[in-house]
Amino acid sequence: MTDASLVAAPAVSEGWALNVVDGWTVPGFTHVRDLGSGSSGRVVLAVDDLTQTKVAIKYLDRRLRGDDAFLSDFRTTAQRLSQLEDPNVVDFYDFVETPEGAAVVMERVNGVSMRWMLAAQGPTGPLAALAMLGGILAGLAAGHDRGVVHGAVRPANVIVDGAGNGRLTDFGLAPAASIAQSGPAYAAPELWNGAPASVATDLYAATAIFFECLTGRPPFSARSQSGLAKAHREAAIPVEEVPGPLRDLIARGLAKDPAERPKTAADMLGAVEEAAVAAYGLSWEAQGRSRLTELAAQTAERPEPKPSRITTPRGNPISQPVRSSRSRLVAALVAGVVIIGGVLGAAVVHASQDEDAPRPDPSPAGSGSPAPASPGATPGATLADKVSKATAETPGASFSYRRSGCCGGPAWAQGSFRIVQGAAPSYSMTVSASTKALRKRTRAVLVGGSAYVQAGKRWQNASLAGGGRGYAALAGQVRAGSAAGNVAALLQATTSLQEAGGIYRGTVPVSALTQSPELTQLASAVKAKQVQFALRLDRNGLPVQIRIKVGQGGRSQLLQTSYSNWGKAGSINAPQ
Ligand SMILES: Nc1ncnc2c1ncn2[C@@H]1O[C@H](COP(=O)(O)OP(=O)(O)OP(=O)(O)O)[C@@H](O)[C@H]1O
Repeated sequence: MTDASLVAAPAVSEGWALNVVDGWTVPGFTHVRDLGSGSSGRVVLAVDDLTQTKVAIKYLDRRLRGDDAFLSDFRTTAQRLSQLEDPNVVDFYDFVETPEGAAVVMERVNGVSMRWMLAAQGPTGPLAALAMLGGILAGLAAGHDRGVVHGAVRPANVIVDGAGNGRLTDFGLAPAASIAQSGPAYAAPELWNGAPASVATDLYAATAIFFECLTGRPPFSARSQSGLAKAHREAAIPVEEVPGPLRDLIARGLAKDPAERPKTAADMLGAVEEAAVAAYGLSWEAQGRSRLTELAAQTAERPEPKPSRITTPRGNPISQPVRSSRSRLVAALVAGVVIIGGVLGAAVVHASQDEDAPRPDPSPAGSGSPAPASPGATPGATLADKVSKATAETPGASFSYRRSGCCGGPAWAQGSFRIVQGAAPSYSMTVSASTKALRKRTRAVLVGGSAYVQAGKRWQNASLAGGGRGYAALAGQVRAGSAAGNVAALLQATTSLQEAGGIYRGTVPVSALTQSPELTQLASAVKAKQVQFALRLDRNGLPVQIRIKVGQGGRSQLLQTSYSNWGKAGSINAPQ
């Protein structure tokens, strides 16, 4: 995510018009303003009440919510996306499903969509087009590696941030039945023949966007959907419209036969790099990104085009998710009502942004309900027991971890761990941090008090006594921050616990955190007196996701861990 503020907030009255989304909002977040809507739902800028982090929440429309096949696929996709960490993919935080609604909570990217940029600026020039394609391919490669096909690669789903980085959003959000229709200008021939989305259709769509960046319009056009389908299937690829050195990339990416396209996004990225260096020299990417940065800044000053029309490349409408006059009237009425709500909401945001303001004690009268507790026990005791029992009976899990905030900067890790009764869990992970010395992703294995860190083809052994140094210390911190034992410890010690929409939120005084020395240590480093957490458990009591906030304001750290594949972790031994 970039710090560069590209897009200014609109007037408050506009912003609050979305405070009601089909009557349901994701619990634990305060809406700030509407970001827009598209074919899969509407997107709202919101603030996480616990961490004060800005997020984008996409409320899925009724069509998707009512599509059982889509929902079942997307649950698996969501699990995989929550483990995916890549600079070219918008971070996926959570998929929230309740009987009232479904929503995706994701990183809020301050930027402009490629659709907006192309509408406002026209062709980007070859260097920016190459940088854009490189970013899309890198993001696709990360998703494909995790077994997730995007399925809706189109300019509206690429957000360019203030650093000129193209970020893919809406991975896996296209229902299988309408993939070709929802992005017709970018849909590969086989999609029109009813084939499912695949790596090859994603690469075709990425190439079609590349073509549009170079020429100002997608490769094929027609007056009707069937005409467009025919063009994708049969029309000659208009390679002569792009600069000579880039023609081969276009020809291969838009090949009618998927078998003739590059096999993987990584292969295609290699071909892009080769063509770009040969044509424009080694600095092509830096130059391309700097041009994208300029274009994004200029675009942000122009009005965003209306999202509702899906058109053929030369501007002929072929399908349009029409808003009826009745729905417009309802929207106007809703807007009228929520502007009043907005004043109250604004007060909530204001209070929650005041870091020193005491946080209201969650009470049963609030929107959530208190978690069950036995008399005399802490509010989370019953759940803590359930989590302890579930994790003790399960050998381990895969995990993805991110630390952000003050004091040491961001760090990332993913891998698997095995629970060892009565001892620290053993971990195998890929780990990196934002500091110069630890930026490179490295493999680390933790067994007992030792860390093994891969250096080239060899493993180096380091003791964790006293915290260790370098990657070994970082891996030790990851183990401490992501330990499943922390989940039960936090629940056990919580003084207030509320559940809403399947998410438990609690506050724990640091003095009560005796079972979690790592968190106590972290809290004392940032001089925190309490720790806050938000937790999602599966129905067996196994953690799915936890966010732990230690400290307040500028001196706070946020530890986020997602867990999956409980019970599948193999043994983790010290490398030879
Ligand atoms: N994570 C995000 N951060 C910031 N803005 C976002 C984010 N996700 C979406 N948006 C913005 O919200 C608006 C609506 O997005 P949405 O994805 O619903 O529609 P779309 O991408 O225009 O169309 P479609 O859903 O048909 O692809 C767009 O302006 C988009 O750029």
